[in-house]
Amino acid sequence: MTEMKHLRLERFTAALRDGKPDARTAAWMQAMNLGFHEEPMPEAGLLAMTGAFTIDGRTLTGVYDEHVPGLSLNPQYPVGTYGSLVKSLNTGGGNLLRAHLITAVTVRPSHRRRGILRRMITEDLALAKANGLAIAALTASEATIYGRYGFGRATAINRVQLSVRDGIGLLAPAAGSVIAADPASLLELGPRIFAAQHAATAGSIDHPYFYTRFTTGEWADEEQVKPLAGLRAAIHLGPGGEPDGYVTYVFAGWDKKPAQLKIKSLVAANAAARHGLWEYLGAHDLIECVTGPAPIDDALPWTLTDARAYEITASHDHLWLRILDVPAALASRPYAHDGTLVLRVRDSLGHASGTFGLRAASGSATVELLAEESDADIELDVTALSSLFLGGVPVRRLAEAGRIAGGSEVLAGMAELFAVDVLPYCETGF
Ligand SMILES: CC(=O)SCCNC(=O)CCNC(=O)[C@H](O)C(C)(C)COP(=O)(O)OP(=O)(O)OC[C@H]1O[C@@H](n2cnc3c(N)ncnc32)[C@H](O)[C@@H]1OP(=O)(O)O
Repeated sequence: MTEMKHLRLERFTAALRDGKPDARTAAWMQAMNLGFHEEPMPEAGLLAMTGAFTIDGRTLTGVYDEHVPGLSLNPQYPVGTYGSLVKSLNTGGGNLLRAHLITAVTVRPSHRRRGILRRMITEDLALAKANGLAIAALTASEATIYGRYGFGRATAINRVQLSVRDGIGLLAPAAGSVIAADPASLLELGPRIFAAQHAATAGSIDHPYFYTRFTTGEWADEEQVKPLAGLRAAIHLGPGGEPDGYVTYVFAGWDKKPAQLKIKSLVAANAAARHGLWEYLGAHDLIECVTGPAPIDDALPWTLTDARAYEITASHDHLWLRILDVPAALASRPYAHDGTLVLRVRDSLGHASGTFGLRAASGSATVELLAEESDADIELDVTALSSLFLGGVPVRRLAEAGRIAGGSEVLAGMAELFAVDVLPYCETGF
């Protein structure tokens, strides 16, 4: 517990008392929902969410103001909320790194811009580093908040609309078949298929528990722990009949023009399963388009007979990363080329500061902290290194943006070292 001016910070885990969420847990959840402009949560929802938080091993941080006037909203509600949990990040080549996920960050409007977020996040990042986590991750509500704490944009995501008036034509017909399914049948199957996608996708973050219920339609989303009416599902079967992909989706309603299906979740262990599921969605009569999330580096438009049927309607940053331990993080990803590099990293919070020698050979790297006065090939801030980490942005782009300093030959060598085949993609929101 930490004392701020009239403010008390508590860090705890969700707990039950007499079969119900205890008062502190329930108040924290209601405050978080308020912060995200959601409706108050009924008791059943609070209970379900407490279970999910316990399964995930979430740490909850609440900031409390005991001096709020009597008329104020329930004084037991924290004025600041913050959650964290540990899940794996695929750093490429199937390598998994434990990542410190940050979520549920809210500060009550009456208390904003007094340093409550700063206090919660700087303490939390220091604890994560002390607990041996090499990287922190979040998805941001606004792009202007987290750079100051060392986070850099690491993956982006598109929202696409596929015109399907005449179905979808594929240049390379997808192997396998698709069956309509009850979303409830995905309770155990869904996580198994997701595990295969997670293992195969650089940039993927393992699903927090709520996805299990989100996939079956029992929970509309993370904050709305109530059933989602009208959810449909389909499962892709590979050539041998094994399930290797699923999609959940809703019909947007007859009032919505053009008539459309909205993908809630599309998870596939391989490209054939993914394309087969899109093809299935496009085979619904009376439907004019299908909308959903898609990777930036998507193979789907390259297999469409009509590539213009695929329209990107929005594109934005998704996963933000923050390296806490440079040697451990950089050694966790694969390297397609051999080479050496000495990097000087600046970090206003100190966690990643230093001069580091990286030696990549035969696909992996060893990284060591060097003496401070060692000559460095390049200099950059931890935000830039965190953006480069998965290969989501080319070295050259960040150099052009004035975010990396180094000679052109060294930068070209660094670009080779950090290059990736396919841009990283994270479909998990948290
Ligand atoms: C991972 C997630 O959960 S993302 C969700 C984030 N939450 C939301 O968007 C909910 C609505 N917003 C909020 O609740 C609050 O505005 C928060 C949590 C974003 C910020 O909380 P505050 O306690 O006001 O932030 P705090 O006072 O600690 O500000 C710290 C710094 O961030 C800056 N900052 C805070 N919020 C913003 C913002 N939305 N945009 C730009 N800068 C911001 C402050 O100006 C300050 O800058 P400085 O240190 O350079 O002076």
